[in-house]
Order: sequence, then structure tokens, then C-alpha cells
Amino acid sequence: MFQKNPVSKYSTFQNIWFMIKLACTSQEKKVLVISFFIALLTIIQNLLNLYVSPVILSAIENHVSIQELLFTIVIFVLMIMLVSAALAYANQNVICGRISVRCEIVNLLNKKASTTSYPNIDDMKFKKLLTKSAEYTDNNDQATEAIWNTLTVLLINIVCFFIYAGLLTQIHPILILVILSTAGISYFISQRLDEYKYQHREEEAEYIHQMAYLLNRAADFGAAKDIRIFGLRFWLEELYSKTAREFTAFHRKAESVYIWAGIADLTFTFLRNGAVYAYLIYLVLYRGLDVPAFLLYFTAVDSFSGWITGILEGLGTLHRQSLDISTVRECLDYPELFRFKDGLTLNQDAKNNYEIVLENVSFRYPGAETDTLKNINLTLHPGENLAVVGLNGAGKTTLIKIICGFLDPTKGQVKLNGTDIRNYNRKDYYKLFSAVFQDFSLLAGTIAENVAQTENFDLKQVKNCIKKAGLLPKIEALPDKYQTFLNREVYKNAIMFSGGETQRLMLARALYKDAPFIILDEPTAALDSIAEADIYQKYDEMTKGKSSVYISHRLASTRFCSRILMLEQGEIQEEGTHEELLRQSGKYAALYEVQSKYYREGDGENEDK
Ligand SMILES: Nc1ncnc2c1ncn2[C@@H]1O[C@H](COP(=O)(O)OP(=O)(O)OP(=O)(O)O)[C@@H](O)[C@H]1O
Repeated sequence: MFQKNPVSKYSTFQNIWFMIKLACTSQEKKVLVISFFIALLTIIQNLLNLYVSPVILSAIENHVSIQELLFTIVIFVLMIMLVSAALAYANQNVICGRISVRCEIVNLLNKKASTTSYPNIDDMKFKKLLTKSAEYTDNNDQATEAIWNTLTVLLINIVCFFIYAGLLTQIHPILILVILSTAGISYFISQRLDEYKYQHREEEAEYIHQMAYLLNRAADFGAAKDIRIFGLRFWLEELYSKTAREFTAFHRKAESVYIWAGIADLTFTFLRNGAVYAYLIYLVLYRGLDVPAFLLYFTAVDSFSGWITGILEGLGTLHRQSLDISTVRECLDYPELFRFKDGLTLNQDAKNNYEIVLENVSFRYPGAETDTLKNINLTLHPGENLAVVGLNGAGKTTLIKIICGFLDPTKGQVKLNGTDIRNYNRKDYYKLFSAVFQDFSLLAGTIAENVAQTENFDLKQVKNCIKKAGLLPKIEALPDKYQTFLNREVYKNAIMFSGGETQRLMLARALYKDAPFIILDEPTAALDSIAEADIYQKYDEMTKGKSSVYISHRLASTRFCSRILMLEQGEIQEEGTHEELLRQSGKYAALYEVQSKYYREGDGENEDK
């Protein structure tokens, strides 16, 4: 819902200062200097245009010599040409600088998005701020770039206002009051119109968002199969037509409001100027005002009302742009839940002698009614291979997120070698982990870059990790081998990996990082049974000298781990080695029995054993 005076966290002055500081820190001080010169040149240009006709007319009236007249004209023409050329040059030059400052904001937003505390990424308020900020930095017309133009124009309007006011006072001070008050009414009309536009901006954005979503879905490669198989095309078409119809009706209504407001404003301007011009004519006819002075005041009157509305509109625009910049700044300053630079530095232990302890850890997702993890007590000893098993939704991934420091417990604490991890610089803590998560997250780059996560990689080590992950034959067979590009959306000649191949590449990436802890969340979910068995065989070698946590639904796949935790509804139900858990004949044993049934060739035979 539209707020007439939306409350912003930052004042307009603070936002202007923010932009000025940014221009300085991003080495674009020239934006400030050139903007100032543009204002100065525009003021000079206006004064030249104001005086050119009256001065020439006055020279003719005074019967000056033809040389003097020509000289006056040439001087004016030259000055106007010079100022126009300088203005064009300045405008050309300032654009790049203004774009650079906007790009610097985009850069800061990207940095914030990729480094902010993990829970912020799932926080609706932060997500909304990020989407809005992306919109406000999207193009040249957005506040983060357009504000320079607004400030320049505002400066021009204010300076010209005083110059023209001084000029018009010479006729009659009342004239200024009349123009001031009438310009105020014109401004009021345009303000109402702006309010209307602002009010409808959200609604318009909603329609645009919906239509863009439908269009994206129709062309979405991931959804392409479903769309064709289920005939979703017709549904998508219906939805798109319905939204487009509503959008057109909305626009039609808005346009009629704009037209009526325009007509009202024009009529009012016509009446005001008519009255003032009539007074000027009266001065010429009955008070001896000469023609050049009449021409000067005639032009000045119209411009003067323009400066007033210019100032009022400029202030309105500045206020709106300031609100947009406030949104961007709110996003950049979004509170961090974790400690980063102000946290303790965590120096890596060469012997990987790390122990993680979860003490009475409970966790509840924001807005959830119950805890996802309940009173977990767990010690991950140095060099231990731990497996976490459980049904869908048992809380395995959440437990991993707590261990990795992506989420902080709602109750209890996670300690690294006796110190609560909340005290450490979280970036240092992340350095201790290497992981394969369920979601695929490879970037558009070469295979080697994706494994090493940098352009400066050790090729021998890349090959070694790819070999351990079982992807060597596939990559060696490619014409560009490790330099082959991934992601066809960006590179035309990129390769498309299957789900299992991608998962193996992510495993190679995890191995390359060579961190003290390796976390594997369903790392074999997309692998065929041969590839899966291969990973199990190499598991000891892969995790040598490290602690590991292995998550899986498939109980048989965790047998090679030294300890297994069975999670159920966020609680540790059972704990032990595979054999111990089978002997307990509890939930693990029951689940194992159910799963192993599918691998038997016939009754009574168990292939897993
Ligand atoms: N971001 C979230 N916000 C709210 N609830 C969540 C969120 N992520 C997970 N949950 C809830 O927490 C519970 C545990 O989810 P989690 O992903 O940890 O389970 P899991 O054991 O890893 O499941 P799976 O085997 O299906 O991957 C689920 O009921 C889920 O709905």
C-alpha cells in the first residue's frame, strides 16, 4: 500500500552524502566536478538566451552602427555555440562516470548477497530488499544514477530562481508572489499525479513480475519436459492472457488520469501567463516600458514559473530517489547475524586436530511451530567418519547446516575445540569445511576452474581429485579436457554434464579444497550403482586425515562410517556402528530390513550381506 510520506531509515542529505562518498571511493570524483560544470554552463546558456533578443533589439532601437550590431550578434552566437559545445562535451563525459558509480553499488550488492549471514538469504525481508535494490540499480533511469541529474537540475533551478526573481522584482514585487502562488498550484496538480503514479507502481510491478514469470517458465529448460508432457502450454497461455488483459485495463485507467491532469495543468498555466502578460502590455502602453525590456520580462516570466516548478518537482524527485537509495542502503546495511571481521581469527591447525561438539542443540526455522532439531548432543572427534541417516524431513540437512555454521542453534551451542563458534569470524570457520550439498552449484567456467574455484589452479591436483571422484576417463576424452567450459547459457561450446557427472565434479571440488572437515549430503544420490560402489571403496582414502559427515537415506551406504546416527523427527534415536545398530533391532534395523528387501533377488537371499 502506498504511503504518502514513507519513513526512510536515511534522510535525503544522508543519501546524497552516501552517493558523493561513493563517487569519491570509486575513483569517479569527476562525476561531481563535471555535474557542477554542467549546472554552471546551463545557467550561462539560459542567461545568454534570455538576453540575446532584448540586447539586439535595444541596439537596433538605439540606431547603433551596423558593425557594432554585427559584433554584438556574433559575440552572442559565438558564446551560445561555445557553451552548447562545452555542455555537450560535459554531458558525454559524465555518463560513463555516473554508470561506474551505479556499477559500484551493484558490486557492493553482489558482495553483500554472497557474503551475508546464511539465514539472511532465506529471510523474506532481505530477499525483497535485494530484489528492489537490483531494480533500483538496473539502468540509467534508476535513482542510483539519475540522482546526479536531479541534483544538477535542482542546482540550476535554484540559482536561476534567484537571478530571475531579482530581475522581476524590478517590475513589481507582487508579480513574483502571483507567479509563486500559481506555480505552487501547478505543482500541487503534478504532485497528485505523482502520488497516483507511485501508488500504482507496486500494482504495475506485480503485473510485470507475473508476466515475466510466465514467460520465463514457458522457456525454462528445466520445465520444458513437463510443459510438453502435461500440456502445460495451454494453462500457461491462459494465465498469460488473463494477466495481460488485467494489465491493459489497469494501464487504460491510469492513462485517462494522466490526460485529465495534463489538461488541468495546461489550462491553469495559460490563465496565469495570460494575466501576467496582460500586465506587461499595460506597462508598455501606459507606463512607458520599452520594447526590449518588455521582451526581456516576457521571456523571464515564463522561465521564472518554470524555475519554481522545477525546484518543487526536483525536490519531489529527489525525495523519491532518496527513498530508492534508502532501500539499497538498507539492503547493504542489513544486520548480520554472524560475526565476521569482528570475530576471533581462526588459524588452521596443521594436524587437523579439531573437535566439534554440539551441546543441547535445538533449532527452529523462523515462523515454524515446532523445533526441527531437538536437544542434540553430539561430538565429532578428530578424524572420525560419521554417518547421519533418517527418513525425509528427519532433520539431517538442518543438522549439517548447524555443524557447518550456516545456521546458529535456537538453543544450545556448537563448540569448536571448546569455543562457541559464534565467537569466531564465520569466514574463518567456513574455511574448515569442504562439502557436496544436494543442490548443484557449478559456475560458468572451465572444469578445472570449477574444481579449484579459482583461475590459478594446480592442474596436477585438479587431475588427482577428478580421478578420485571417478570422472577422469570422461574428462580426458574431451577435446579441451580440463579447459572445457561448463554452462551452455554462457558459453556456446560448453559441455552438458549429466546429474551424476555433475555430482562427481562437485565431489572433486570438495576434495580439492582439502579442508579438515568434509561434509557429504547425499553425494551419491545421482550416481549409478557402479559409480556409487566406487565412491564407497575410495571413501577411506578420500577422507584420510579428515573428519567427515556422510548423509544418506540408503542405510547400506553408510556401513563404512565409524559411527552412525539415526535421526527421527529432529532427535537422535539410535547411535552406533552398522553392526551394533542391527543388533539393537530398533528403528535402524527395521528400516534397513525394509530397504534391503529391494536388493534381494529372491526370498531369503540378501545381496547386501
Ligand atoms: N528453510 C526452511 N524453512 C522452514 N522449514 C524448513 C526449512 N528447511 C527445512 N525445513 C523443514 O525442516 C524439516 C527438516 O528438513 P531437512 O531438510 O533438515 O530434512 P532432511 O532429513 O535433510 O530431509 P531429506 O532427506 O528429504 O533431505 C522439514 O520438515 C522441512 O520442512
